[in-house]
Amino acid sequence: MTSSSRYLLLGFPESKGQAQELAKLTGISYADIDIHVFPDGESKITLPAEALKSTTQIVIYRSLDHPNNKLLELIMAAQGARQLGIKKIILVAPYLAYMRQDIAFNPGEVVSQKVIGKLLSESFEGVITVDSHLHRISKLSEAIPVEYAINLTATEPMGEFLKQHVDSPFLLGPDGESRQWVEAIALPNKMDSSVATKVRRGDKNVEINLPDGDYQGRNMVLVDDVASSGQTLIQTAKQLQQYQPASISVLVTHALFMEGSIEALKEQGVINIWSCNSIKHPTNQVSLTGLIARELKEILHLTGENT
Ligand SMILES: O=P(O)(O)OC[C@H]1O[C@@H](O)[C@H](O)[C@@H]1O
Repeated sequence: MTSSSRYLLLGFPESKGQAQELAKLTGISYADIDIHVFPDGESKITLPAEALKSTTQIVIYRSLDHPNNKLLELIMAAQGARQLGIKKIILVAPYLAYMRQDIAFNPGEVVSQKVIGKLLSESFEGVITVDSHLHRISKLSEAIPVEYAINLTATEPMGEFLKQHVDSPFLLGPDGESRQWVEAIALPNKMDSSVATKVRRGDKNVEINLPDGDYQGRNMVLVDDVASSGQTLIQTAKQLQQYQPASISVLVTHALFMEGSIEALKEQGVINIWSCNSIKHPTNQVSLTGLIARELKEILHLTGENT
């Protein structure tokens, strides 16, 4: 028996391709989780019962965009696996939801990061994610108290992608939080970079102030962890246009891109919109699967087969 055959990797229907690719790269066997949604909106989850008989340790792959539905189904799958005798469950969630509300900004606001972190820690021994929005805390384990709480960063594959696709890029982060990602790409690759400041006044109301810079004639790339309403990037591109750059592109880890945001970015002169494949989206260009596979193999102590 090889070390990886002791594990089974389970994927949900919407991300079967990515989960299968991860299984291939790690040498872990793959099996499907099926979902049937009843007319009243409840979900029936069916686990691969036969395949689960041969293991006590599993990996479940699911990104948590559309979090309310996906989280509940995920917890049901994990708890169902426990009932079938599974002892160790690692969650691979390249995009992890509910990490942004880490304090109560106003009295009575629920700190969702803590609630969801506790919920996940009750179902999983480990969580692997990418560029999680950790603002006032430095480690994922502070939000999700599990044995393995791993927050990878997409900056290395993003840097490689930019080197191949943009001539002498100038990276621009839209706010202070983005500095970590901008600098992690710019410094090792010797790219110019700068970081703007942002004031958020509402879900879709942000004000961006660009630092003075020599942006004219440059290939500007706006870099951020996530595009949700897209307003942060839209307003940044709008400010940037005044400097007459040669081009404006966008590169984010997580492509939520709510309705209308892609069109609005194009209206502000953005010519390329690129993202990593943490959330399936037409803008996906940078694969995170190799990065995640390396980490998964390390924490599961897998040897090198199929890699
Ligand atoms: O402006 P939208 O796209 O709605 O939200 C995404 C932004 O909000 C922040 O939390 C993220 O880091 C990103 O800068």
